[in-house]
Amino acid sequence: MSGAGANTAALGLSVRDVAINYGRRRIVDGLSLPDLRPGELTVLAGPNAAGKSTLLRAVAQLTPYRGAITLDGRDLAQLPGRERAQLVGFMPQTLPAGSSLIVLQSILAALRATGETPAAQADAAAMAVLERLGIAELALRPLNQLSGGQRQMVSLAQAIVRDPRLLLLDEPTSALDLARQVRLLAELRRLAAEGRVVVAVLHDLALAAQWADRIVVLHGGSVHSHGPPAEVLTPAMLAQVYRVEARVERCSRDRLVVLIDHEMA
Ligand SMILES: Nc1ncnc2c1ncn2[C@@H]1O[C@H](COP(=O)(O)OP(=O)(O)OP(=O)(O)O)[C@@H](O)[C@H]1O
Repeated sequence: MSGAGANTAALGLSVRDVAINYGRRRIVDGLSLPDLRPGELTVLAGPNAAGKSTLLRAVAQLTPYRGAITLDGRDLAQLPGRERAQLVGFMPQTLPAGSSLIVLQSILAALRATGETPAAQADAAAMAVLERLGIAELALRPLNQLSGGQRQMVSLAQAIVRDPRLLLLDEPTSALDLARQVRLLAELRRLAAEGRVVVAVLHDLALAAQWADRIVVLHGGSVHSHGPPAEVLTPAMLAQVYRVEARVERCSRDRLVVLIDHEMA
């Protein structure tokens, strides 16, 4: 399908019938996601080892898979590397220990994955993204001297500097303090509102309840449930998927809170 003739029904990310193996072990089996539209922040939730990172890595074309993963109707597996690097931003779960590169150089290196940009323009783009994330003061610091949370913010800068259409983030708040968690999630909402498809793996269901347009719960390599937070976060889901007895209650400002009473026997 040509860009000009693209059916608006195909806009966004489509994941259909995806299977992923590590060796002979099937990790994800015949998984299809609801279509994920530009403008929405989707949270991928689920217990440890459910396959969240594996699925995200497959969407980013970092892990082989069977099935169809398309963005705006285009098969991501068939796109030339540079075009894919332009379209897809990926923030990994594990933060590299840090090289001796300074932060600005690392952002410029991420920018170069899509081709050469004139130096002044590249510097301006890299600084603009650091300023957008409120970390411009880190520009000249070596990566290996940053705290875990600072590195996580720099990792987000690397993922968004190419202005991707699809942004994939694996536990992007895991090293952040409370204020920066909120800053990052508000930023993800803004990035989505600008017309991107944004998918983030989160373990913190309170954050997911507050910020996600939609939650997709993975369990045992397939989708257990999906929908707006209030529909997905139920005591029944928490019992089936996480094996905990829990209450989901509304507190002030109509916020959902998940109260875990205990692990099920
Ligand atoms: N490189 C690998 N080789 C073999 N098995 C792997 C590899 N990476 C992950 N796995 C296995 O695949 C399964 C899914 O792992 P994955 O990292 O996708 O889970 P997850 O839902 O992201 O978990 P967590 O919440 O703990 O990060 C696990 O059983 C894991 O042990």
